[in-house]
Amino acid sequence: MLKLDNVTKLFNPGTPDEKIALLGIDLELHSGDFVTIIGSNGAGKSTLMNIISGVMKPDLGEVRIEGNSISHLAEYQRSRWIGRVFQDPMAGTAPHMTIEENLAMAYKRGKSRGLSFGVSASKRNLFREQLEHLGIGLENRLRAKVGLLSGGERQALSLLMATFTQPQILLLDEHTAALDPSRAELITKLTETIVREKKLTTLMVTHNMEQAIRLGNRLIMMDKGSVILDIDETRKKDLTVERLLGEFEAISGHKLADDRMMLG
Ligand SMILES: Nc1ncnc2c1ncn2[C@@H]1O[C@H](COP(=O)(O)OP(=O)(O)OP(=O)(O)O)[C@@H](O)[C@H]1O
Repeated sequence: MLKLDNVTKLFNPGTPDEKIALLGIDLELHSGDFVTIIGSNGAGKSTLMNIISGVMKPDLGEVRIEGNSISHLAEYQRSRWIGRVFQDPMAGTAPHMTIEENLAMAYKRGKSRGLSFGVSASKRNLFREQLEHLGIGLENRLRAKVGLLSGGERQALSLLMATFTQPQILLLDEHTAALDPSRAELITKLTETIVREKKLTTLMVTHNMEQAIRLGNRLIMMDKGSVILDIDETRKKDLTVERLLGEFEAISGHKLADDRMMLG
C-alpha cells in the first residue's frame, strides 16, 4: 500500500546547522494497517508526515503508493490519495466558509475540474447524513461558519473532510493534542470508528503513550531520524507504557525525551 524506500532528509546540508531529520527510512504499510508513531523530540515524525503528504521532498529515496512512485507529485496532487488531519484545529478547515461549503470543498478533492463548490440538495443530504454519524449535532448547523465552532467540533469536521473521499492513506498529526481531555477522547473514538468503517490505512503521530499502545495494530518508535522499534499487533497487546519506555532506552541508549509526552 504505502512504501518508503531509503527516505532521507537533511536540513541546511553542508552548513554548521546541518540536521539529519530522516536517515534511510524503510517502511511499508499494508492495506488496513493502523500504525501509531511515537518518538523523542526532533526524531523526525513531522518530517516523515510532510514527506509522505508532499509538503517536502526527500533528498534521497522514494515514496510509493500501490507500487507507483509519488515522489515527484506536489501536495495538492497527492490529496486524492492522502487525507491529513493536523494538530491545529484551525488548519484543516476554512473558517469563513460554512460547514456545508467546507464539505463541498472536501467532496471535490481529487475529482475532475469543472465541478463547483456549490451545494445541491442531494449533496446537502449526503453531508447531513455524514455529519449525523459524528453524533455531535453538526448536521443541524450546515450553514454555520466554521470559525464559530469549538476546537473539538472543528477537529471532528476536519476528520470527516480528510476521510470523505475514502483516501488510501490517512495521516493524523497529533490531531488530539490541542484539545482538552474529554474532547480529545471524543475525537479519538471518532477516529477509531471512521478508520474501522472506512478500512483506512492510517499513520498517527501521538505524544500520548497510552493512546499509542491502545490504538491501531502496529506501533513504531522513532529516534534521531530512524525507526528504532516496530511492534506488531501480537506484541502490542502485552505492551505497557513502562515496558515501552524500557525498550526505547535499551535500544537507543538514552531516556525518551519528549516535552509533550503524556503517559496516559
Ligand atoms: N525547517 C527546518 N529547518 C531546519 N531544521 C529542521 C526543520 N524542520 C525540522 N528540522 C529539524 O529536523 C529534525 C526533525 O524534526 P521533526 O520536526 O521532524 O521532529 P519531530 O519528531 O516531529 O519532533 P517534535 O516531536 O519535537 O515535534 C530536528 O532536529 C529539527 O530541528
